[in-house]
Amino acid sequence: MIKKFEAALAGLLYTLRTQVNMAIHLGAAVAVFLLGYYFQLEGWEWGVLILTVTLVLAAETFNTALELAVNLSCPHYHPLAQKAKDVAAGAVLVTALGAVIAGILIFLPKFLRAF
Ligand SMILES: Nc1ncnc2c1ncn2[C@@H]1O[C@H](COP(=O)(O)OP(=O)(O)OP(=O)(O)O)[C@@H](O)[C@H]1O
Repeated sequence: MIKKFEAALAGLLYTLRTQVNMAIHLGAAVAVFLLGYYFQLEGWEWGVLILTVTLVLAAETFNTALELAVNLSCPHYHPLAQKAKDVAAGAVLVTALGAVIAGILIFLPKFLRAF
């Protein structure tokens, strides 16, 4: 059980070390959480933010796994390999757009009231 947890952690650390996008997502998440602390968000607003951030990070991690699997099975150029990677990247984009929309819906009214 502990071995499986260590393997999962190693996979996560690999993603953090190798994927620039993961660092960008994490940076954005920290900024959003600090903003949430500043505006003293309500419980449900924290819930929405944490869910959307988790979705983006999980999607990026799946995307990394898929890239590795495609590189392993098809190290040369192939239109299907391209499609597979592009579709996985599209999934990350969908979650990131959802997170941006959720962030706007939560923070925009607070910004308008504050400034
Ligand atoms: N084997 C391949 N055959 C055809 N096109 C590929 C192949 N590998 C990658 N591509 C194309 O190049 C793009 C970038 O691929 P790459 O593997 O560098 O992904 P990436 O999202 O930039 O990942 P990383 O952040 O790890 O560099 C893919 O989205 C795909 O369109």
